[in-house]
Amino acid sequence: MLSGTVQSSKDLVNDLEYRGLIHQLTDTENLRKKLESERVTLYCGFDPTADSLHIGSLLPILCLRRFQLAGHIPLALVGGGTGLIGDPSGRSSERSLNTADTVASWTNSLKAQLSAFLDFNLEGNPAKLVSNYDWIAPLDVITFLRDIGKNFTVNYMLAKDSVDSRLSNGISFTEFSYMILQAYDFYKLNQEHNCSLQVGGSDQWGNITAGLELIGKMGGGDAYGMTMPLVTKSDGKKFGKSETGAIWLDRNKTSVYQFYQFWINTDDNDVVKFLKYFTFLSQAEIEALENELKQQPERRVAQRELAREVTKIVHGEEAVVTAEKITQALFSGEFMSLSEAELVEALQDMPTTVCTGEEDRSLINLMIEVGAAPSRRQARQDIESGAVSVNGQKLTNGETVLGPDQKLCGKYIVLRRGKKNYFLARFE
Ligand SMILES: N[C@@H](Cc1ccc(O)cc1)C(=O)O
Repeated sequence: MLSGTVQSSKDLVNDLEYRGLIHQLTDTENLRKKLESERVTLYCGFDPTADSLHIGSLLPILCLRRFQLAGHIPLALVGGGTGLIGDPSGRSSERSLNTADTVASWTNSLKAQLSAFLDFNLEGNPAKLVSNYDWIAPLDVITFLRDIGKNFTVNYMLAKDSVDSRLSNGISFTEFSYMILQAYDFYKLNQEHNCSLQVGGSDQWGNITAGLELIGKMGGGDAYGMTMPLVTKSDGKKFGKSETGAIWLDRNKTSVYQFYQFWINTDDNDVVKFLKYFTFLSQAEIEALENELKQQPERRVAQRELAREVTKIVHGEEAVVTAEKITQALFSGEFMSLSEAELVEALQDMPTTVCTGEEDRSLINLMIEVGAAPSRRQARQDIESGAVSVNGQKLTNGETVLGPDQKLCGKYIVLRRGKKNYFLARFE
């Protein structure tokens, strides 16, 4: 289940450095020594702020797996407790609270998702999955304020970026207290699982170091923190969004085909960086792709490899086959080879017209009905010049009658005008 090459711990930090995955690290030399000489338990937390993770979480998830492949023990934490409070880190305004039921249900969804990325049966270093609801919910206010809160000065808390950047607009006491809960998580995992490293996105530095502070004050074992860089794109746009919104890890929210397309559309200037960040390909393999990109950028071999690898990691081998099949069908206009599920996936972004009524339509009439031509005259002209195809087959006679035989899976007709203008007719 777990793909990627097993690495010795000696190479782990070098590999993370090569990939540019280390943004900040509390004590590189000592952590390096520790990772080389013993099995380390590390953790990363994910708050349930939606019913699915999106690709923004992929970097830390894959990081946990990189450590597991090198022999260490990854602990994935879902913030069933902290998700009820709301992390102010990296946000310019207060979050709205979700109901306890919603957070509980999202916690379960995230647990299921995370469990697909790690190996829980690996001999020697099996992964673990926890929710901080289990120890945060039972905390009483006196213990919280006396035993935990006493270790932080308000001055220290105010100096954190996550709080400081919010002082002008205001921050609730609820979000202000968040760092203490995350700090307590780290302490708790340090005590109970001998966890000595927390990793996270660059916006988590303040929360991670608050944990180190608490562990130090409460007499825990030695501990380290590491953050990963913010993923940026050369065009300056935000990473992880397409025109249709966030790229989710749940295939019911972002289809396998859309997921694959997101990666294949990576800019030449970003693709090598993304190969390093989001795949387990070796340095030699990445260098070969970089070379290929320099020689023949138009072939987009590096992008295809990136799309394949990330789709495989997130959705499995068979998803790569599906995504490539759909890509090919859309490229050639041939939809006959697709199953109904694949067809629905391929067509989902096309402008769709629901056609009612049993009667068959002439090609011209259908073009008008779906908005593929502004007038019958224009429709006829496009058809006669060979610019129109139906389900991938060019038709040059506008009077051709489209009946049941033309309907894919009994209900769809795909019209194409020119190279790229698709129109979908769905018969109901
Ligand atoms: N605060 C983290 C999630 C997290 C929660 C609890 C932790 O102990 C660690 C991390 C985030 O918002 O991304």
